[in-house]
Amino acid sequence: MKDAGSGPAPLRPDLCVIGAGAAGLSVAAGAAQMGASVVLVEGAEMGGDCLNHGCVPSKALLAAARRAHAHAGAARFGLRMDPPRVDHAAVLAHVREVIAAIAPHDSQERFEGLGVTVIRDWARFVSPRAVEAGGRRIEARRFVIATGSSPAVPPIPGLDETPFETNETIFALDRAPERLIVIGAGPIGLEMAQAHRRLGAEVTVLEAGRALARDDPEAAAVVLAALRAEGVVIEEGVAAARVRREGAGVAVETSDGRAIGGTHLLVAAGRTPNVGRLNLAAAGVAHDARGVKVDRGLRTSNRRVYALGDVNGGPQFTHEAGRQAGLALRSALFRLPVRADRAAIPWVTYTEPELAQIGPTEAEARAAHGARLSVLRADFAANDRARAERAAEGFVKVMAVRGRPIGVTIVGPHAGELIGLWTLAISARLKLSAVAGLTLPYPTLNDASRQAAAAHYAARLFGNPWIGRAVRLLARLG
Ligand SMILES: Cc1cc2nc3c(=O)[nH]c(=O)nc-3n(C[C@H](O)[C@H](O)[C@H](O)COP(=O)(O)OP(=O)(O)OC[C@H]3O[C@@H](n4cnc5c(N)ncnc54)[C@H](O)[C@@H]3O)c2cc1C
Ligand SMILES: NC(=O)c1ccc[n+]([C@@H]2O[C@H](COP(=O)([O-])OP(=O)(O)OC[C@H]3O[C@@H](n4cnc5c(N)ncnc54)[C@H](O)[C@@H]3O)[C@@H](O)[C@H]2O)c1
Repeated sequence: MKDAGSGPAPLRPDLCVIGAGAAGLSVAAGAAQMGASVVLVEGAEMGGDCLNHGCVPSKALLAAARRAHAHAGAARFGLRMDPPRVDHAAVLAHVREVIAAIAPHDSQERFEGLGVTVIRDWARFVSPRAVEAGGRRIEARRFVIATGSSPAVPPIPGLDETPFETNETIFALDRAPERLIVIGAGPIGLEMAQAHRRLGAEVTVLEAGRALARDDPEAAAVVLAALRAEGVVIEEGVAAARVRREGAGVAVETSDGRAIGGTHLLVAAGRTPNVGRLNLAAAGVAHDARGVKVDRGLRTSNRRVYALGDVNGGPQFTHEAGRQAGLALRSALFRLPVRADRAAIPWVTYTEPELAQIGPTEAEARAAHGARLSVLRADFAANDRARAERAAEGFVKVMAVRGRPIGVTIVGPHAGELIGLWTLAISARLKLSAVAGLTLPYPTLNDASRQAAAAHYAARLFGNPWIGRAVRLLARLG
């Protein structure tokens, strides 16, 4: 019996998941389907960043932008097309429709249907073993922190008094940006720069360091050249030093002493982990500016508490959040040992051309393997499908050690799809011969991957004097 005046009895599930984004939803669904009792706590929208302010709206906007751009290269195909008239409100309606079509999969109704108790509130720890949310105390056997990340707002003087956009607002603007200034040339900055340029905006991107700094510089240069050819101004080594409101718009003073005016400012300067509301001190969960600290098994300094996805400061991708969720389930439900740092994770920047990477870049692989590394490559300029599509910029570059691929960079048409073959090859530890020996349909873009792998054997076969002698001898035996 409850004491008069006390709150409802504590919930005592097997698992309490905090955050209903990519990581939290995957853990909650998996645990519930395997028979565990689960409480899922979400303070904002179900689906998290990816569905509401990230992957889904950005890819939907890029898809609209690609169509808007179709006229630009049409003459090369013998077509005359007029530039499109962009209906900003209708483009945003398209983005909202795509979100709405995917949303049921992440919805409260679906999770309740799976048997999950969903609480819509911000969760905070009140002890190492308890969380409070929605007026309930939750004393779970295990907790999963999957609270994601938010746009980092750099300490640029004037920014706090100047209106600016982030990924949380850019997909819902009242009016189309006419002159957009983007701070940061990471994946968010460049995807948004190309989308808005193609939809009619003048776009300037300011990047304090190098654009797409995590990627192979040669591949990044192909993307930058394409964006610049479309009229996106990208300034590397130039920081936004100060910003101010100017009329109805903004002005940015650059580190090299210029002033750039725009109607809108997008801050895409990295991410910061969502830990502020969690009261982590009460749980004994250690964190720093990168996020909640975890060991190889994704456990925090409190052994009952896991931290997954963007909040733990690892690679910030939806598929990585999903992968970590699978590992945490194995550990939390089946007590199996897991090592989160074992896999090679692919990533893609969805500009056109796309840039895809798995495993180490050439520079990273050289540093790790020195003379044992072979770098193999095939250019899309020699790929007949890419030529037919008039999309022949870019290349496949394969980093291999002892006949096995360890890393691959692809920049070019549909690079994000093409990296799938190499994801299999690397995760299954296949030899290059497995890819080189494929008979692929002609003409397909994937043949560039086969050619890159075949380059490993071409040098041995065609440059080998013993093979030449053997062939001549056999020919004489006739
Ligand atoms: C513009 C943009 C484009 C992107 N594009 C891609 C892409 O194409 N491909 C890709 O792989 N990745 C992409 N990403 C990254 C991807 O969105 C993230 O890596 C992914 O969403 C991380 O999932 P998560 O579960 O860790 O966090 P989130 O999806 O952010 O979910 C965290 C949830 O926790 C909730 N929460 C936070 N604190 C609390 C609390 N105290 N109590 C209760 N709930 C709380 C939040 O409201 C949120 O719903 C993109 C990101 C952005 C910003
Ligand atoms: N396609 C995808 O998978 C995809 C797309 C978008 C985002 N994401 C994820 O989200 C993460 C965050 O993306 P992001 O693009 O915001 O971050 P990022 O860290 O990749 O890039 C931010 C850039 O902003 C620059 N910057 C910071 N302050 C500046 C200043 N004052 N002036 C000029 N430049 C400045 C930094 O030098 C950096 O290059 C990515 O790392 C990625 O994991 C993934």
